[in-house]
Amino acid sequence: MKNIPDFQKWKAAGKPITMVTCYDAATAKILNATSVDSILIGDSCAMVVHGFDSTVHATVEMIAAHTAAVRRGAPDKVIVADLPFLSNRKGIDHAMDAVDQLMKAGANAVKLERRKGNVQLVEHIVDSGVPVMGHLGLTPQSVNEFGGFKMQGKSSSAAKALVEDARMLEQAGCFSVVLECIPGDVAEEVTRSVSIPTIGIGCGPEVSGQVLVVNDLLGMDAQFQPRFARKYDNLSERIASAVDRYCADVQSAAFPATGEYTSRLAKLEG
Ligand SMILES: Nc1nc(=O)c2c([nH]1)NC[C@@H]1CN(c3ccc(C(=O)N[C@@H](CCC(=O)O)C(=O)O)cc3)CN21
Ligand SMILES: CC(C)C(=O)C(=O)O
Ligand SMILES: [Mg+2]
Repeated sequence: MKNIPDFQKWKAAGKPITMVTCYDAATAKILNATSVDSILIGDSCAMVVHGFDSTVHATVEMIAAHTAAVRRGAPDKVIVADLPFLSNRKGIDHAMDAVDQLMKAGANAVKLERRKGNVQLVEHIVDSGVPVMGHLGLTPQSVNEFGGFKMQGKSSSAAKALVEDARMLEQAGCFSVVLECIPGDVAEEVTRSVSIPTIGIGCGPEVSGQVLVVNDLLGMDAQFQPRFARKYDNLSERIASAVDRYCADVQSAAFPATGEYTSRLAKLEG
């Protein structure tokens, strides 16, 4: 079984680290049999699974329930769970309670967004034996401050701040950091500035690994697709087609057929 210290080994070996999000046991069961290194129970589940328009609506209970489901489906994968909006901003006791719930649900590590004011908390979580992943750049929990899901780190001062933030997170004990939607050259500079692996989303190839929302890579949403996500399938179309074929078969009485049900008579004769 892969584990958190493997992240450093993969980086040292020059092996790009692969991570996808997952929210449910059925998908987790499929992922458990793939080569993916790690699974993230992202607070994106508030949007992707629960239909909210931002991740502000995620709660600790929500992430913990999805983490428990994913752990039941994927017993062999390294699981990271997102600390949701404000759960790490209401004092250390409240934050540690959230960490406790996510770890007891089956996570191997927690991820938290931004650095400002978080360094001591990161140190405390790490000193408590819980690995922490940082998250810099487009941190979706700050969508109201950003005014939308907009690329970050474009100015040279913002790029400099990202390098400093990444160094601070490394110093505080983070085992890895997610870089989301920042320019590729900035992601490269951040990656060169720290010894912990960087996991990129929407910031190019010069990072230590990649993460994508599993629904995006499967093409589960016909309407919404972030520009940076590659569709490896078109599941929204394939699922709609399968359900329409099922409905047509029911209408034409082609389903159910012999063998798809049991009659009492057949049982007695058999
Ligand atoms: N399905 C899904 N995939 C994700 O990657 C994702 C979520 N949901 N929810 C939480 C956050 C939000 N994310 C997003 C959402 C939209 C854009 C987006 O459309 N960005 C535009 C505008 C860029 C700009 O204005 O600078 C883009 O073209 O990338 C980016 C990241 C990433 N995360
Ligand atoms: C996109 C990844 C990094 C994330 O934080 C999430 O899915 O919530
Ligand atoms: Mg998240």
